[in-house]
Amino acid sequence: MASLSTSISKGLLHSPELREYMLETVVYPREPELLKEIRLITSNHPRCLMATAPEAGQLIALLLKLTNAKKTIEIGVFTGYSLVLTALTIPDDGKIIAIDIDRDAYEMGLPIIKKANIEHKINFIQSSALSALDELLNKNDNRGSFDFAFIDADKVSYQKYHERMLELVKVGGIIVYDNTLWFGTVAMPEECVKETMKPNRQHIIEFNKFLAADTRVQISQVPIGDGITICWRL
Ligand SMILES: C[S@@+](CC[C@H](N)C(=O)[O-])C[C@H]1O[C@@H](n2cnc3c(N)ncnc32)[C@H](O)[C@@H]1O
Ligand SMILES: O=c1cc(-c2ccc(O)cc2)oc2c(O)c(O)ccc12
Repeated sequence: MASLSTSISKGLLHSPELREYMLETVVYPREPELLKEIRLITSNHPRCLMATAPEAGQLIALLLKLTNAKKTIEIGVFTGYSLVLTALTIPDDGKIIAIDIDRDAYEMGLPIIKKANIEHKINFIQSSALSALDELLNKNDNRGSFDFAFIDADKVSYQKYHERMLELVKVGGIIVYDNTLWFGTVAMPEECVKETMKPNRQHIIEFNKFLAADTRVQISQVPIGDGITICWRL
């Protein structure tokens, strides 16, 4: 049997063929051309694996539509797959605050944002997420004002982001966390996990336990992409 630690790829389904089936049958036929272009541009980035999985993106778009989300926030933009997906999905007068420390990656996707005519919806903040969130919280108008949040940055800070999101997202709003199954390693014996994966595996294990006990949100963990956890703010 191949070592568990070497079988690292996007998608947690029990075979790559099953994921391919899902992508080819349901996801890619409905994926906007501009998102395909973002994927193409991102494939030239050495860390292209970080982009949100298209099948998780499709679920996020559905949640945005179901909740009529208008004011949204994203932590972890990279080249903009989830950002463009959100901007294409919310209404023309919707807004996204998009936070990332890395402006270069954001600028790789910027031509697509301009081409899609969605730049007016986006407020990109180049900053460490915690300080940007604390600044937002200093302004009372921001509290309880967001319909939707997507968190996809440093896994070590997820609990800190969660506390701030609970202040920023309205009751009835949605917070989605990416990578909550961390390539399936959360369920592997530690000795089978590649050393480089261990720190984030540990952060995610702790975060999952914390969320499971958090009565301020109703949750569901969905084994799509790298695992996403959907929280409904109670
Ligand atoms: C997994 S990628 C985001 C992928 C993106 N959602 C997409 O669809 O392509 C994580 C991003 O988080 C950013 N990041 C990591 N730590 C951060 C921090 N403390 N504050 C802000 N951004 C951070 C990285 O620069 C990186 O671009
Ligand atoms: O391989 C990764 C790494 C990250 C990551 C690591 C450290 C940070 O400070 C931020 C992000 O995130 C990933 C991710 O979100 C993903 O979907 C796949 C792979 C990775």
